[in-house]
Amino acid sequence: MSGQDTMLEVEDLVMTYGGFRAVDGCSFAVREGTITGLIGPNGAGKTTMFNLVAGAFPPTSGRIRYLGRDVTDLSTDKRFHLGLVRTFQIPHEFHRLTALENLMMVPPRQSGEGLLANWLSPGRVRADEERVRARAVETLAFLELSHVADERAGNLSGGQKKLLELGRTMMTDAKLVLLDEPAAGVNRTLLRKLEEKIAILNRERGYTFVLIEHDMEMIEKLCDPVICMAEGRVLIQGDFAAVRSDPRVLEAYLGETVGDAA
Ligand SMILES: Nc1ncnc2c1ncn2[C@@H]1O[C@H](COP(=O)(O)OP(=O)(O)OP(=O)(O)O)[C@@H](O)[C@H]1O
Repeated sequence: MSGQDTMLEVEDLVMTYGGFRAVDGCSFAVREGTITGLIGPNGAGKTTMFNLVAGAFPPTSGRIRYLGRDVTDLSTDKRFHLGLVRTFQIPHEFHRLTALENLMMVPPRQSGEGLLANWLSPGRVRADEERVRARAVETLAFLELSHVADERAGNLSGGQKKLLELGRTMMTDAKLVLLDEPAAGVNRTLLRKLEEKIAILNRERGYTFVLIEHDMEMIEKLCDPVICMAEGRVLIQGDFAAVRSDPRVLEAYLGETVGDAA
């Protein structure tokens, strides 16, 4: 992998709610092989941007290109099958399943899903299941979660749940992964582990990441470049040191501190 090819291009994206422009003409590109950080004060439009890129809803205007293809009008599902994946919290109804079962539920397009395939070729379905189980076991080992394989997901700690969410991504053939605040609610020890796993997935397994994060330590450690949004716009893109020291960024965060005393 060259690490230089453009993977995602967002062009003049706008998302309005009523008359309010939550995303107000954003353009940026994500290069293959990077971990790109998306930062900005509360209400900057980061989550809305993720929703647009993942396909949760269509933009008011603008285009999104992924791997050279215009995906603006594609469903979340179709983007998912192209390897553009957004991590989600483990759904509530999955809390009763074990960590291993949670991973085994993920893979799309198993031949076991089709009744016809089941009837025509039960042997293939069994082979598929075995493959999925092996991949889930390997994923838990990679995440150092093997010891909680049979624990219900609902009983895992906040950090273990985040690792499991990352694991759910690893069960797919993801290429570009959108991580929404991976550090939120994770204790320091597991945070280091989470950072380490994200870095390994990036370096050794070819995943490209975009991550929204308020934890600047995590951004500094993992992300280059960093994109800072404020009031629906991209303020600046650059390495962490350049972004952190940019007066516009300081002003945007200061406005947040003064404005949202909470
Ligand atoms: N469904 C919606 N309807 C109306 N306004 C919305 C909707 N979703 C988001 N907004 C508004 O759009 C703006 C951007 O919200 P968004 O959640 O994208 O920001 P954010 O940068 O992710 O913030 P945070 O860091 O606090 O999560 C906010 O002012 C928010 O109130």
